[in-house]
Formats: sequence, C-alpha cells, structure tokens
Amino acid sequence: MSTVDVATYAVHIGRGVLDHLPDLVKGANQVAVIYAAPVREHATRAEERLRAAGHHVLPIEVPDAEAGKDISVAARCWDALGEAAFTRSDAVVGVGGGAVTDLAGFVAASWLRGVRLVTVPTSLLGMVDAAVGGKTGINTAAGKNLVGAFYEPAGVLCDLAALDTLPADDLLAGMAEIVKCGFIADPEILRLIEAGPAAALDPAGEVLAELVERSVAVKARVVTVDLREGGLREILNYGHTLGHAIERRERYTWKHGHAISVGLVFAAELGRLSGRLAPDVAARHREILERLGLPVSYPAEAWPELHAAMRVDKKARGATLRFVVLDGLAEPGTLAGPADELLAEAYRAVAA
Ligand SMILES: NC(=O)c1ccc[n+]([C@@H]2O[C@H](COP(=O)([O-])OP(=O)(O)OC[C@H]3O[C@@H](n4cnc5c(N)ncnc54)[C@H](O)[C@@H]3O)[C@@H](O)[C@H]2O)c1
Ligand SMILES: O=C(O)C(=O)C[C@@H](O)[C@H](O)[C@H](O)COP(=O)(O)O
Ligand SMILES: [Zn+2]
Repeated sequence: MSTVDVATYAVHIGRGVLDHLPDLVKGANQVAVIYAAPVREHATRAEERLRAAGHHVLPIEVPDAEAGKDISVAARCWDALGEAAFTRSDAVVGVGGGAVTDLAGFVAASWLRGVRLVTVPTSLLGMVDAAVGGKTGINTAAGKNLVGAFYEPAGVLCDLAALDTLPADDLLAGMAEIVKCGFIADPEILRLIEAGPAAALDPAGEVLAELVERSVAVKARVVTVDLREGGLREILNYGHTLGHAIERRERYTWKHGHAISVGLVFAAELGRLSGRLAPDVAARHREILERLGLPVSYPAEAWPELHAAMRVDKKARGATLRFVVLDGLAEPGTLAGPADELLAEAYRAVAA
C-alpha cells in the first residue's frame, strides 16, 4: 500500500485500502453512496464497512458511464438527499469509474453548497485521474464537463483489487491518461510501458501498481500547485481539446481514454508542425498508444465538426483556441491561436 499526498488530503493506493473509509467519514450520521450498476459489488462492500462503523447508509444507484453525467441525474441525487434530510455533517461517497466520481463530486459540491466527499475509484482511469484533483462535473448538450465545480475530496481510496473486475477495454482507456502523464511529466512511465505493454496491462501486476502510483504523483504535484487551473494545471489537459470534441461527436459512446488517445497523437503533431517538438518524440506517441492497442485515428470527414466543437474547450479564450503541446519530453507548454491550416495539417496525421 502507498499514499500520495495532495494539497489537503491523501490518495491511498493498494489492495484493501477500503479499510480507510470509516475514518474519512467520521462524524457523519448519514453517508450517501453513489454508484452505477456494474460496480454494485464494490459499492456494497463500501456500504458494509460504513454500516459496521455505525453510519446510516443511503445507496443511490445512477445510470452508468456518461449517461450519469447529466443534470437530470444530479437532480435525482439532490432529491434523494433532500428526502433523507441530508445535512452538512453528512457525507457523499462516489464509488465507480470517472463518470460516477465526477457526478458524485458535483452532487457533493452543490448540495448545501458543499458536503464532505470521498471518492472510491474502481476504474483505472478513475484511480489515476478522475477521482483525484477536485474537478467535478456533468456534460451539457454543447459539450463535455461544461458544468461543474472544483471541489476537493476528503480522501481518495484506490483499491487495486477493483481492477480485477474491470473490463479490458476500460483498463486500456485508463492507460491513455497514464501515457499522458508520461509525456507531460514522468518519462519513466513511458519506459515501463514500452518494456512490456502486456505486463503493464496486467491488473494484478506490479508494473500497473507502479504506473498508478506514478500517475497519481504527477497529478498530485500539479493540482497541489494549481487547483483551479489558473495555469500549470492545463498540462493535465494534454490531448483533451480534440479528445473531448471526438467524445461529443460520438455522443459519448467512445470511451474517454480512447478519445484522448487520438487527441494525444493530434497534440503531438501540433507540437511537431509548430516546430517545437522533435519528430522522434512526436512519433513515440503513436507508437506507444498503438502498441497498447489504443486508437490513433479518426475519420477524415469529421474535421469541420471537430474544429467547431473545440471552441467550447475550457482553455479557449474568446475566439482563440489554446492547446497544450510539448517542447520536449516532460516539457509541456501552450500553443495559442494556431492557424486553421496548421490545425488541419495536424489532423491529417490522425485522419483515417
Ligand atoms: N475529474 C477529472 O479530473 C477527470 C479526469 C479524467 C476523466 N474524467 C472523466 O471520467 C470519465 C471516464 O472515466 P472511466 O474511464 O472510468 O469511465 P466510466 O466511468 O464510464 O467507467 C467505464 C465503465 O467501467 C465500469 N466500471 C468501473 N469500474 C469497474 C470495475 N471495477 N468493475 C467493473 N466495471 C467497472 C463503469 O461502470 C463503466 O461501465 C469521463 O467522464 C471523463 O470525462 C474526469
Ligand atoms: O484534472 C485535470 O485538470 C484534467 O484536465 C484531467 C483530464 O484528464 C480530465 O479528463 C478532465 O476531466 C478534463 O477536464 P476539462 O476541464 O477539460 O473538462
Ligand atoms: Zn481525461
């Protein structure tokens, strides 16, 4: 087991870390456990621990994946908390993938203007990214994560045993954010994956445990300095400007990590074409993602729609699109207002 400290809380990583849950909600009378059906067994395990510690548990099952990141679902959660007379001394626990912890975080941030939140990520992506760092939110018709709040959890419990039941494709999705961390901050991550992609994808293996720890450490370092994304935090959005546009175009039927994988190849090309990133580092993006089995291309004809969708990216300022690019390995920077021709040329590198 290991612990990574983020600004005001700890991320516990390892098999059996769920034991910390009662401590994290100490003092709460009621604890709402928000989860989706595929992780019911993990939610039940959390509920059992909470009941054993004397808490009154309010289980709230929500639609799975992106269907849960919707205002109607948040409203149903608020109704459930209202009916239970949930007060400021109570606590919300989000158990599930990134979609559930984003939703649960938003519910906790908004109910009574903020009640205690604990995240229990059960997907790889949730452990290395979504459940850590305080970004919470839901989608709207215009795009991904457009409504939300920065709201820090009281603690994060990454029980690696949960990965045993995670579908292989979702494990792969999490690997895209891990690769992102490798390129923006910790190249040892890339070396570990390149040394053996299959070992890296073994949920019971030591390599994956190290990759989780290293990725959480990258995120912790960044959000501890810049919780509200005033500057540095934007580097965690590497690959996301195009990735989010793909998710929206696919009506959220693509996994987030898969869309980010294509977005990473695009961002690497932007860096290369703008003369900032060496060709071999740009090529390494495609190579490592392909070796893992992640997608690296998207239909050519989608470009006009994707270009338009990128306008709602949170890094945009007015009509100026801004991208995270690399000046080298682990040297992220910003590219503001690239010419449309440059964007189109970078897209040709991923166009199928
Ligand atoms: N807040 C942030 O900083 C942040 C960071 C990255 C991603 N995100 C968001 O996270 C979401 C993606 O997260 P995700 O990849 O976990 O997808 P997801 O939440 O949709 O989960 C993927 C699928 O795996 C299932 N699942 C999760 N854990 C399981 C387990 N242990 N066993 C069996 N099934 C399990 C889920 O129920 C779902 O069906 C996106 O909405 C993305 O925008 C947020
Ligand atoms: O934590 C961050 O900051 C990130 O950008 C991490 C991303 O992996 C994550 O997908 C995040 O939800 C994207 O945020 P958004 O602000 O672009 O909606
Ligand atoms: Zn992401």
